[in-house]
Amino acid sequence: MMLEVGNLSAGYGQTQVLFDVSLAIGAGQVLALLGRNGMGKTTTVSTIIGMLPAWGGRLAFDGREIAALPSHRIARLGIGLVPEGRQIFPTLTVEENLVATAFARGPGAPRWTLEAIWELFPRLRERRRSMGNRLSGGEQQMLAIGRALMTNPRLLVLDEATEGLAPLIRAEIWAVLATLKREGQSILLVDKNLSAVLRLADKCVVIEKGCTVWSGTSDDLARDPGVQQRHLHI
Ligand SMILES: Nc1ncnc2c1ncn2[C@@H]1O[C@H](COP(=O)(O)OP(=O)(O)OP(=O)(O)O)[C@@H](O)[C@H]1O
Repeated sequence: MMLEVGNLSAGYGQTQVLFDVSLAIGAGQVLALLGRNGMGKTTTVSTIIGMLPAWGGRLAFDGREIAALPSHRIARLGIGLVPEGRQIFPTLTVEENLVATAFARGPGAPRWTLEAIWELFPRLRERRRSMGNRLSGGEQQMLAIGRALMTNPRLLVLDEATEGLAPLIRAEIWAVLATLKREGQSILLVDKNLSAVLRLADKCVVIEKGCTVWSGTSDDLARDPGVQQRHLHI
C-alpha cells in the first residue's frame, strides 16, 4: 500500500475529532473520503499531511511511519495537497505560484514542469503573468492543482476541489482528474458530489463523527442506497 491510515485519532487542542479512521490507498488508486459536514474529512487530510499531530494509530507512506514527521518532510516524500479554499499566493503571479513549490523527485526528467501544467490547463498559460488575487475561482482552483502537481507528488490529495465552481469549470476539473488517474496518479479526494466521485474513485471510505463506518468499492457504494442514506443523507 502507498498510504496506510490505521485507527487514526487526532484533534485540536483538547478536542478530539478523529477517533478511529482507517483507509488504504494502493499505487495508482483513487480513494474518496466521504461523510457529512463536520465529520472529520478535512481533519483527516490535515493529519495525514502533518499539519496536525496524530494522537494515535498508524500513518504510513510506502511502509514508512510518517506520523512524527513535519509537514514539509511529508511533502518531500511525495504527498501533494490541493487545500480546501485553494490558498494560492495572492501577490505572486500564476507562474511564480507554480515555481514556488516546484520539486523534482527521483532521477530522470520530472513529469510535471511549467510546460506540462500549461498543457493540462491552457487557461493558466494565458494567465501566467496575472497575480493570484486577480484570478477567477475556477482559475484559482486550476492553479492550486497545478501547484500541487509541480511537487511531482506520488499521492495527490484534494480537499473539496470542485466546491463553489461553475458547472463547466467543475466538469473540466473532473476531466483533468480522470486524465491524471489514467496516467496512474494515486489520488485521495474529499468531495461532496457523489455521482462524480463514484465515476472517478476506485474505493470509498465513509467517516462519521471521526470514525470509519464504511469502506468498499465505488461499485459497492453505488449499489447500496442504504449506506448512502444512513451516512451521507442522500
Ligand atoms: N481549527 C479547528 N479547531 C477546533 N475544531 C475544529 C477546527 N477545525 C475543525 N474543527 C472541528 O472538527 C470537526 C470536524 O471538522 P472537519 O473540517 O474535519 O470536517 P469535514 O468533514 O471536513 O467537514 P466539511 O465538509 O464541513 O469541511 C468539526 O466539529 C469542526 O468544528
